[in-house]
Amino acid sequence: MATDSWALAVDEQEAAAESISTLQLNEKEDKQKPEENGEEAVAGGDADKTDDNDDNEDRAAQSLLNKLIRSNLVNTTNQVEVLQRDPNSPLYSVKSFEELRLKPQLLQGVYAMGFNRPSKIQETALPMMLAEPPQNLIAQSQSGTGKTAAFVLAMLSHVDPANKWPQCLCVSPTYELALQTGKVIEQMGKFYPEVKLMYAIRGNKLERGMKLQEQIVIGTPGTVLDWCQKLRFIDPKKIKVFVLDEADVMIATQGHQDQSIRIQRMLPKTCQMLLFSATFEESVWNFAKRIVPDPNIIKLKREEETLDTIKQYYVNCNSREEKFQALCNIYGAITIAQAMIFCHTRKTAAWLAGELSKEGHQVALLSGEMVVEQRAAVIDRFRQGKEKVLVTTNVCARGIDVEQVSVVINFDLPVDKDGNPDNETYLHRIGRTGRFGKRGLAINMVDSKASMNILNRIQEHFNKKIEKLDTDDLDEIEKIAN
Ligand SMILES: Nc1ncnc2c1ncn2[C@@H]1O[C@H](COP(=O)(O)OP(=O)(O)OP(=O)(O)O)[C@@H](O)[C@H]1O
Repeated sequence: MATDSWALAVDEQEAAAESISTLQLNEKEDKQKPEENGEEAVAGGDADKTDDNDDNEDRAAQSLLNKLIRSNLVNTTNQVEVLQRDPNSPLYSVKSFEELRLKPQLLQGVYAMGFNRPSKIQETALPMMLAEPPQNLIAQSQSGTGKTAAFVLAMLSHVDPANKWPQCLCVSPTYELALQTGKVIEQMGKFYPEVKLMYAIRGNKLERGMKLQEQIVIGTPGTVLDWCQKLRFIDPKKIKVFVLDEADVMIATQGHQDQSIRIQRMLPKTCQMLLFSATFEESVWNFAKRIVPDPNIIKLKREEETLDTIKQYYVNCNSREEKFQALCNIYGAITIAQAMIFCHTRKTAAWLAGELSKEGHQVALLSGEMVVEQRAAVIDRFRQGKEKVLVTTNVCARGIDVEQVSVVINFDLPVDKDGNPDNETYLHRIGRTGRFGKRGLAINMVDSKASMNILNRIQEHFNKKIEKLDTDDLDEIEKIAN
């Protein structure tokens, strides 16, 4: 591909990204500075730093990215563990949506979304959430296992459309995440038009003195608190269901924890409290216990990744140019349907993407400067096969489901801040979840004594041999494809 067609490809990518971002964010709100309500910015940073630096600010962005690119439930064979149960809680789980005796309009909404049966977490969580009297719930399961759909169904089931005031309140950590959840409410409530939804997010300015008539309000903690307390658009005493979504992301942002607790304190004792989180570190636990009295607590173990079905190789080089040459030799010898290539810095990623496209490859570059919707658009195009190579840094790609990518290349080996091998990232980049995993190929580029040392330590850690590959020997390369 000549230089101008590379530029063209980038333009195309950006145009696609723009159209997605207008699609996602075409609500009436004007985008003000994210800090105004204490909400987190989703992307940014300067081009030269390693992506690992913006680790913290990226949590909300990753979560959003996950939602934007996911089209399916995450498969799991693990069972839901019930860690604590309210003695009044229903003891059964359901295998079908019919058993839940949902309103027909909601059942229709669920089926229209293509859900045939409840997901693992929904089997246990839904009977608890829909029970009478209402049950409180703390639920943890990895992203993509059906938590959002579950609490949306619970909110829609509990509202009384004849009452023209807010009855369900849902708080999300960021503006963008609130919009995403709002979309699920709109989709699932499609056949239940009497139920209305309002977004309590920055920029959504209402007239002073007005009272909301919408039955469901979704928003960020700062705005929701203002609307309940200062502006009194919502009467918190009339709230029947309170949902706190993405608790782990929520507490990572300063101020959100306090604001959420202040909202919760204004709600009646009878209000049902529901809290969801993808992870459950100590801080999330402590927060959850403050927000949710007498909870049922359920947990779904993550599907572990393994290297068992992966063939691992390394290539010995002396410079990044040699690594690039080795890569070209591999591409010359075997047919690679789709590959993901990881670099340590954005700069290397950009350089490599440029070089590969000069060689005629259709390359997508995922870069830290892109806003999250742009990243989602790039990944989406890659998934559709419009590009065959995705070059990225680790932070950008974290959370991306790479199951379909048969070849992963570590152009730079993953290391932590102190330069030690980052085994967890290595596993996450190339590993596959046990039963669902297809066979894969991983190629590691080594360019110094130090990186050879890292490779050896990774090998020892997993106790799995990483074979040497001579990329000057075409016959040898061909063998690895079989
Ligand atoms: N019972 C179901 N059957 C089929 N698909 C489902 C079901 N429940 C949810 N989904 C779909 O699975 C995907 C993940 O669901 P959902 O967003 O509810 O998960 P989540 O655990 O909330 O993840 P995240 O925290 O990333 O939002 C979505 O595309 C959703 O539409």
